[in-house]
Amino acid sequence: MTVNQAIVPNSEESMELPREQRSFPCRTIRGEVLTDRSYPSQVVDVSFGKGLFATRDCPVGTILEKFEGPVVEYSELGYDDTYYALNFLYDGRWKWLLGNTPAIYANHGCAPNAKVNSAQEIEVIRPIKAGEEILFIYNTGTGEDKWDPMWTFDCKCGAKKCMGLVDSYRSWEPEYNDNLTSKA
Ligand SMILES: C[S@@+](CC[C@H](N)C(=O)[O-])C[C@H]1O[C@@H](n2cnc3c(N)ncnc32)[C@H](O)[C@@H]1O
Repeated sequence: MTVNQAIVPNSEESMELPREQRSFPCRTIRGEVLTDRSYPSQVVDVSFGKGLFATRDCPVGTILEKFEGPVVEYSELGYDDTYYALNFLYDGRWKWLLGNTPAIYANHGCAPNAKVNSAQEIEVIRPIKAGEEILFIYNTGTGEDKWDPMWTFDCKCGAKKCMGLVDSYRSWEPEYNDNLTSKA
């Protein structure tokens, strides 16, 4: 998962390999996700796995969850890790956070109601009602950012102008702000 941020892997070549050919040890920590949280959100099953949902009405600026866990280099990621890892700038260098909190279950939406801020928190960007799914956009970035093919998926967010296949970084479009999803 990526968040408005570029990827600077240690080994660009490794990104071209199909996932089954990657030799990195898998360090995924799924299954050990912390549940003792005080954030106004909860994990709920959706049609494509799990998602994160608001437990109360939340005004703009509310912190809904936070990515926490070991911070590693790209070269230390197993293929399974990449699915859930968050890349972010850490002391001026690109690092990967192997989340062990419910934040990892937040799905992508083409009409996001949240973003990941510089503290790796999921923050509300438009008012959210209790029971609404929390969605942030995975793939805003510049043409210089490198998209890992392992992140590609067919979006099922239900937005009026859903981008469909999420397979590359795209620049932020103003329509994302008023492109409300059918989920509520
Ligand atoms: C970090 S996981 C999010 C949690 C995931 N739903 C789960 O159950 O583990 C990211 C993956 O979730 C799926 N996903 C996230 N947003 C999606 C969307 N809008 N439509 C379809 N699949 C989505 C994709 O497979 C994506 O690679």
